[in-house]
Amino acid sequence: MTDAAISVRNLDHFFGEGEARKQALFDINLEIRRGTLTILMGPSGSGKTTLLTIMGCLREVQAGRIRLLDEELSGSDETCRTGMRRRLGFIFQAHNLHDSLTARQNVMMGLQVHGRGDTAKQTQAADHLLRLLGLGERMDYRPANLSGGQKQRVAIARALVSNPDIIFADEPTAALDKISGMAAVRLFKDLGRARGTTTVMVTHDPRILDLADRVVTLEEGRIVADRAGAGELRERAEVL
Ligand SMILES: Nc1ncnc2c1ncn2[C@@H]1O[C@H](COP(=O)(O)OP(=O)(O)OP(=O)(O)O)[C@@H](O)[C@H]1O
Repeated sequence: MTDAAISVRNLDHFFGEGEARKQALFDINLEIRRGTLTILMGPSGSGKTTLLTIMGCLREVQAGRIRLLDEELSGSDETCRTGMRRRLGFIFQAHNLHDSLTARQNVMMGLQVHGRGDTAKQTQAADHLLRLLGLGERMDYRPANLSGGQKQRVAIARALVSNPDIIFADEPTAALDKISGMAAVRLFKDLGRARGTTTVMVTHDPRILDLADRVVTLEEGRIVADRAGAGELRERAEVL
């Protein structure tokens, strides 16, 4: 097992055909260590979501190579579809909760799709995470009766409940106020430490930079900056 959860080599990506063909990513090289929290930043249209979805097996690798958890993805859609996706968790801006299910049932879905545990264990795991995310009083509410921020936190709990090896999150705190946004990211970070979960997060939220181990900035499809975040710097200082 290597130390890298994600390794991206010479990745290019194109959208469209013929005259409309447009390059969205140019020669991306990136190595992300296990158990770390990496933030992707950059202006709108710089390629953050495209890169996140390719790394998350949601888009095909057209040119270049990606290794995820020591498995080669390039030219291997089958690897993505089967085993690999079960080891990944996703949180998107559009939280995609089931309207007919309560918050608790939505989170339990995150386990049921993997067929993990009996109902009692699933309920326990869902309740635990919902409480950690400040939704202890809302577990039996349906999405229609939750605020945007509360729905987003249910989606976060659903992604975390199956203990994924890697979490890909696209603006997971956009709908949250400062306190709950920071609490959610701290939870990602604590999980990373405790379980070795790797998190890659697209965000425009400057407050979160403080918690990141690493901040990668994209512009016009290229990595223009790649630096240690405040989290990593603090840890290094503690070791010294
Ligand atoms: N499905 C698509 N078809 C055609 N072009 C696309 C598609 N998705 C993205 N693009 C283009 O690829 C480029 C990168 O888009 P992407 O969504 O990855 O940027 P982003 O940095 O995530 O932006 P935002 O912060 O606005 O979400 C943009 O020029 C965008 O217009």
